[in-house]
Amino acid sequence: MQLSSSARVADENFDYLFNIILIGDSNMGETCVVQHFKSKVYTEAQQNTIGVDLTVCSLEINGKRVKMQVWDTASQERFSTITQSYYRSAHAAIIAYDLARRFTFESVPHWIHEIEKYSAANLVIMLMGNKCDLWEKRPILLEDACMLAEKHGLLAVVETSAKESRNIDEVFVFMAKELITRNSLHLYGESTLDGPPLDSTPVLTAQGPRGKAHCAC
Ligand SMILES: Nc1nc2c(ncn2[C@@H]2O[C@H](COP(=O)(O)OP(=O)(O)OP(=O)(O)O)[C@@H](O)[C@H]2O)c(=O)[nH]1
Repeated sequence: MQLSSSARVADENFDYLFNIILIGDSNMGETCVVQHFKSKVYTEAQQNTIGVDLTVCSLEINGKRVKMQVWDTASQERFSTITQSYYRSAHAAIIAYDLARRFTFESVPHWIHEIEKYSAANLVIMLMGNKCDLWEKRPILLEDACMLAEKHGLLAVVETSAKESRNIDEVFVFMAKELITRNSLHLYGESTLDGPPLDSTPVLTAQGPRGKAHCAC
């Protein structure tokens, strides 16, 4: 897995475009995570997200240029109409919980339910347990999260810390790789029993001079 700054590419030319929604209770650190992914900085004090914030990041994975549009959604009920409207065009969702606060983990099934209600059927879901720097206080073990993920057929669980720069890039690169793989299976018409293809738009784009190259993936 490589994500050096030299591997970052311009936004304009890309082989894949993925919409990722970031959801979870308030104060999970979602904004810090996205900010760290984009700029490699951690800012302690963040304002509550109002509605939806968009962050665009570009990566290169196995020679393919991937543009990730990360939609950081507000958890407050008063924004639910706005945030739900973004679910439908998402290819993947990252559900965040704070592994030092049990009630945030207990909310995860609620967020899964929301996704099932409003998103495309084949949306890929990952669990992100943020604030793993608070490991001494943690009531939520990785095993608990893995059991929950398995029960609901989620892709994976990743524990992160925006504060200590742990696993942030990995979350997004891992998700991008999974989406590329599923999309490739879909293009070749292979069995999708191990993971449904993406059918929401747009998954593949043919922009830029190298746009055609990805058709062989
Ligand atoms: N210890 C620790 N604190 C963190 C971490 N990430 C974020 N925080 C803190 O958690 C608080 C909330 O962070 P935000 O990024 O605003 O959380 P959010 O989930 O975007 O909040 P909403 O906008 O309300 O949805 C802030 O005080 C951050 O400094 C982390 O990895 N470790």
